[in-house]
Amino acid sequence: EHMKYKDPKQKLGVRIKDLMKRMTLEEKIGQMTQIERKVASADVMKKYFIGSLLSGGGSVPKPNASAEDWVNMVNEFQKGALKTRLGIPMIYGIDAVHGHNNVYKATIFPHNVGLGVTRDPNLVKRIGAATALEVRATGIQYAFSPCLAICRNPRWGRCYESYSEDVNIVRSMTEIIPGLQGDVPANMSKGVPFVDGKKKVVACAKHFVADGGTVNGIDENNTVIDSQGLFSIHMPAYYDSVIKGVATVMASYSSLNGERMHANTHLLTGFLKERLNFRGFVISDWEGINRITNPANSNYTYSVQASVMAGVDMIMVPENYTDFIGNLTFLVKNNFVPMSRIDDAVKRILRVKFVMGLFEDPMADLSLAKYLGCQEHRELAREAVRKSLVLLKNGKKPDQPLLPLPKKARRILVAGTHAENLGYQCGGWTIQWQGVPGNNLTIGTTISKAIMNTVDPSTEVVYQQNPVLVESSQFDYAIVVVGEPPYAEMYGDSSNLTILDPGPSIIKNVCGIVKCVVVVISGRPIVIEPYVEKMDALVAAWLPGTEGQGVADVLFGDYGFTGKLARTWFKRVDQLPMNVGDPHYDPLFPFGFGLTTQPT
Ligand SMILES: OC[C@@H]1[C@@H](O)[C@H](O)[C@@H](O)c2nc(CNc3ccccc3)cn21
Repeated sequence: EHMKYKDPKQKLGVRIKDLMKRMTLEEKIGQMTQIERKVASADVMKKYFIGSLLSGGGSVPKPNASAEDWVNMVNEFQKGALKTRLGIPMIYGIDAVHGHNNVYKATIFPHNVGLGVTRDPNLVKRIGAATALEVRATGIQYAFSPCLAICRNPRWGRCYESYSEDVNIVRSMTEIIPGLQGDVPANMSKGVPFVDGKKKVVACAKHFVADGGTVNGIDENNTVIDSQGLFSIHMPAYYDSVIKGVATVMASYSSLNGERMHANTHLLTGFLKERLNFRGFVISDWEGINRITNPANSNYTYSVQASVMAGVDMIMVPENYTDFIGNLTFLVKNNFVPMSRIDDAVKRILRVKFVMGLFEDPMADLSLAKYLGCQEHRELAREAVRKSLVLLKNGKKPDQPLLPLPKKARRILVAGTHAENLGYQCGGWTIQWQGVPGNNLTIGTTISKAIMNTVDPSTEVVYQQNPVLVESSQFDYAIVVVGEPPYAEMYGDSSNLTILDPGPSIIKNVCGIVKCVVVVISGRPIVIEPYVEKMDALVAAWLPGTEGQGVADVLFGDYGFTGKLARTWFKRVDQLPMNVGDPHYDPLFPFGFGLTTQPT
């Protein structure tokens, strides 16, 4: 008999209603279940009616997997899902948060901390579109991006995932959503998810809400804030995201005034779904429901009930899916969770899957593989690197600027722990969850290679990571690249924010003797004040990603410095938190600061 839900000519509401009335409780709960690829198989997809899969950070089909390896893996799982009675396709999610960063050879863009500096929403939209192409090249249809955190304390290990401490910069960067998903057609009603087919992906505004405002920047901790602060600082970017048709929102691990966001009915349902009219689905974070209780995992049945009742629609379990399914089934059968809540969650999930065309095109192919790491995307990333750099000092005297550096010199020194380290310049969430130090993780251009590519062929470039005895007569100038090692989430929480050793001594050994520019590779402002007077010049480069050429483009004057700080650069850590607009504001370099140079 004609199954209306399979007919793309039918209206969205008709397809959802027709499918819903056919579904059993088991099939409905399966749609609400997202599992990690490591515990999945075609059989598991079929047997448990699983609606979604994910790759956690670093979870790949095989080391240095090709686009074809990814497409084949995703398609195998999809075949399992399509073998179910109703043949509802699964959706596969991954953290593509600065390009398709888990994937070997993908273009790695600057992390958000650098993109906020560009103050260029159109650039960020283009990055979204490029990222969508590279994600679809691997058969994946869903990116857990953008992070809309307003990081208010650089002690937070995820501060580099935040575009800025300033809500207006973060609001402007929600332009990445139409980049990832496509532009919402003018006649679409506000709040309805919109994804424009096979070259676009489902996006995910995260982590709802106030993830960047926790006490002392402690990851997954408690944000203490009044309503005025919440709705003027941490919420506005979600308003913009819903207007721009974002298809999913991820709940935050953190608590708001002592209440876990994963159990916050007032904000997940009352505000996001009812007040803002968000019609996509809310997804939990990884074991986010387990952490509702203190200690975590101490009452999983309660975790399931509290999160689903609060308005979480899809649960990123992601491993013990039989526990999740069993508990939610028990809760529904015993009326602790009404079927109306299950139906609302499943309708939202189906709405996204219908709107994006997943029922019509559930299988991936290799037609987009050519976009993975393509030269055009690398040039876009290089442009983003250039615009993300901030010139904080240029010359010990105003009339003696050091930058732009002359390409033609007798002999120059390139030094520092971060000059020849692709993994350091990419940062966390790159190939592995915590990032990968060294130069074997993926394809890209280190800063030292970029320098060598740029200088005049007659210029001798000496690379010494940690030069011990430097003579001033040996070099015309030095470029010293130092900063932070890669980190992600709580592994990046820091109370001292120091430069990785032996960075400080490299600065002292080199800059005391040779004219030097120091380039800082970091996910946030770090302690630099004690060393500034020794330097002739200072550049904040954040986490530029694979296209290090962008750093050399500006150091040597092919392009001018244009970046302005999107974060306050403190003098001392004990001043924190200290953000633009605070009554006691005594920064080393204030929000909005940045020197400029002209292209030569
Ligand atoms: O990778 C999936 C999500 C990601 O989208 C979220 O932004 C992030 O909060 C996130 N964290 C994990 C894993 N977190 C974790 C923390 C401690 C131990 C084990 C896992 C997974 N994810």
